[in-house]
Amino acid sequence: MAPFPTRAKAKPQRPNNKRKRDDVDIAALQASVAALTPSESYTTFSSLPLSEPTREGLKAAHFSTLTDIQAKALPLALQGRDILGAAKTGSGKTLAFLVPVLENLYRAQCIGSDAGLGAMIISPTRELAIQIFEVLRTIGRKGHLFAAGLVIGGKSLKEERDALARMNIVVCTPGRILQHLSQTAAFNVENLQMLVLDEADRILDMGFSRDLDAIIEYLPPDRQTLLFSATQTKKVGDLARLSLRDPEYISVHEAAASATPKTLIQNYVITPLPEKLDTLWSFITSTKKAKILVFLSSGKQVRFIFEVFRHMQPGIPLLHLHGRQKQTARLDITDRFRRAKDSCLFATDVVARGLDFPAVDWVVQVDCPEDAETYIHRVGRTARYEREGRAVLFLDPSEEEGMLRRLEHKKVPIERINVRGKKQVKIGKQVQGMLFGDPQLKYLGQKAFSSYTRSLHVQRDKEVFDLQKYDLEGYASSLGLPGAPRIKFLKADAEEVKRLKNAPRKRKGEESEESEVSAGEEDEDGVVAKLEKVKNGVRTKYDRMFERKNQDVLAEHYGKMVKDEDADGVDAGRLDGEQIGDEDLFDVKRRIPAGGDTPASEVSDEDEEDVAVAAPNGTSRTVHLAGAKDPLIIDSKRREKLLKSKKKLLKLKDKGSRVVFDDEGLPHQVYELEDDDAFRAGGAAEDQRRTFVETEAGRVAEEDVKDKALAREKKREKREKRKARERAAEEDEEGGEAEAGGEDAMANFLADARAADGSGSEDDGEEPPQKKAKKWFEKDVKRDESDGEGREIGTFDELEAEAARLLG
Ligand SMILES: Nc1ncnc2c1ncn2[C@@H]1O[C@H](COP(=O)(O)OP(=O)(O)OP(=O)(O)O)[C@@H](O)[C@H]1O
Repeated sequence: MAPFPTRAKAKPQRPNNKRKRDDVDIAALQASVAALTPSESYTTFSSLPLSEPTREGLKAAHFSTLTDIQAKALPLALQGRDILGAAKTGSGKTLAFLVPVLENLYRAQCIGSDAGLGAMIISPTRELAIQIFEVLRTIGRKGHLFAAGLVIGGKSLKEERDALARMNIVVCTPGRILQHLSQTAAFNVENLQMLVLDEADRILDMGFSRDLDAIIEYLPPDRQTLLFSATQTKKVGDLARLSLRDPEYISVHEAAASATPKTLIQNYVITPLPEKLDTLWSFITSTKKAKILVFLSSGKQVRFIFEVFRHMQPGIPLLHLHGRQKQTARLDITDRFRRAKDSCLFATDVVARGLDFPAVDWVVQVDCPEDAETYIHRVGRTARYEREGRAVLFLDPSEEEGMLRRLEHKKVPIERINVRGKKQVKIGKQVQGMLFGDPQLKYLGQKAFSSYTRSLHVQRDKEVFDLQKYDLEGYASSLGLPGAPRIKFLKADAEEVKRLKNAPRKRKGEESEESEVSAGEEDEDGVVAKLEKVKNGVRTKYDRMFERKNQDVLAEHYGKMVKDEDADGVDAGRLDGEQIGDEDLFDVKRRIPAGGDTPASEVSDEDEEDVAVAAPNGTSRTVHLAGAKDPLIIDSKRREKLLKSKKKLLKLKDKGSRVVFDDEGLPHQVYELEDDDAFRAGGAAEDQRRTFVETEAGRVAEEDVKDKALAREKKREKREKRKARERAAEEDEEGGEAEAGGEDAMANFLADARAADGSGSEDDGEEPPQKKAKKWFEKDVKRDESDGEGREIGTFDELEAEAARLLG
């Protein structure tokens, strides 16, 4: 078996005696790794040829015995083989790829900013990437000198770009790393030796496939690739896409009776859709002293159920998490749930994969997962690494047969249980009351309904999810809604909407008594709220409530809620969007031409941009904005508001066009149309087009060569400067080696990188100030004096700050 291919790398300059000692160690390690026999059963980390820093790191983290997947995968991965690794959830796959990453890069001495990026670890979610980074940090902190970092977005591109240029190991999400690969000129992946995909099947599937294919294009084909997942497959197409070299398929649990951990008890309950909320509430209130993770299919449901249950005070702390929250909020929540003893987290599938929450007692799947793989990953959040756990799946009667067949096929042992009649609490009336008093909650309920219905509609597996078989009216009523909001994609509803849209609109006062009042509202989910029928002209309080739209004056708690979401950068904007939709669909718009109520001439030129014109109810007016192509018609409150925002008004303005001046100072468009005769004199149109394209292409190619040469030159200058600094630092350190100690003297690259950073930009050419050497994974000497063994990173915020501090 081929040993890990070491490549000639520019090593950082270090004192001679230290370098010799390392070279001897590395040669010995290399020989021991080559001598490994993967068929042998290794049981402990100490039985493997690992470097001293990794051994120390594993020991400090109390990892000594190998799990099955680690025992099988490590010898092969250390020898540089490509691997497809499959093992149950919570079985220790993370170390099965992180240890080889550290070791293989260590033996190849891919250390320091000159060495470039040696390993790229891709995870499908930010949370998982952070977790992997944290484990890497834990086992790498005892003496490894790699520069490692997280590239998951949430920071400015520039910040990440600067750090990336110095990294040896990056843990990243597909979208963000692709952005850097395509936009960051200094991001050099030529020396990449290892590519790791955690939750590989997810990254390889439809959602990420384009990003992944594009990423692969940038990476050198001569590399080691490790793929891990609890639901790994060996699809031939994937192997070809990733150019795997004679990959080893390691599936430690293939022969096992079940695909899920033995310590996990799994049950399902048949809960018709309209009873789901009751069952969930009954479950939570009767299981208070526990850590519960509840899966729902959309962020809107998560928000709604969280809000409703929060008000009903179930006696257990509630948390909620979905993909549209701001990154800091998401990290804070995962961290809180991680630390919590008794807590209930409502979440979407954003936490379904890979996350290692300690001691989760229950995983409750309120909404049926889209497939058996998702089921396996969701339940895998409990019963991790030999601990016990329980999982319960709620199934609508229509889902039962199909889903059970799929689970059986994937070797998931699951048994039916029934909800005790006595324990089942009905909360429908209470929820209805809450919605009645709080239009914003009602609005959230409508959104929850529509997003759930939509999620059913888009399910691929129609045998399990047949939209026609669900009792949607009953479900709406269980959410406290007086009827099912209309859904655009449901055929009958779509026709009704079309009819209403096309119907001539009547002014309010002219509405006939038997007509339907168009209280519909369309949102971005394509939902048209139920059209309330007003029979015999009698309008009840109930009718009025449901005609009410989302008022500006928010209920106190919802004001806060919206603010939260606003901070999350999500839903306040969408709320606006809703209102736009409402108006667009059903409100009668009367446009009064210029010269109407407030003639455009009444607004002076200077004032135009800043005037906010209060449009009297039911009328509209027109304002001419300086530089805008079209007059602005103010026919709604939203348009009125627009006038107050200079930024928004900019959008309406004509962008202007670029002109060039001829010798006589006359302006011309950059590409001006020739007159007819001149054009014809130039020959056939196609020939002219071809000549034009060829000339321009030639020009662009020439410029491109120049740009590239310039970029290379800059890079070379930068490298030379850095080397000069390193030499200077080395000389300093050699002088003071007696006090500094050999190991400390090695690590000067990161300090240099930081110093370079401090100079502001790569191109400003100024010599940055020299700083004392600092190492990534290593203890900070100063901190250690006060903190003892090393600073404990408590929260994700601290972790991020730590990473930023070390790399930034
Ligand atoms: N050799 C080991 N000894 C003791 N504990 C271990 C060992 N390896 C991993 N663990 C622990 O087992 C737990 C699960 O590990 P890990 O998160 O790597 O599982 P996984 O297989 O990646 O799970 P998933 O499929 O859900 O992503 C972690 O808490 C980890 O600390």
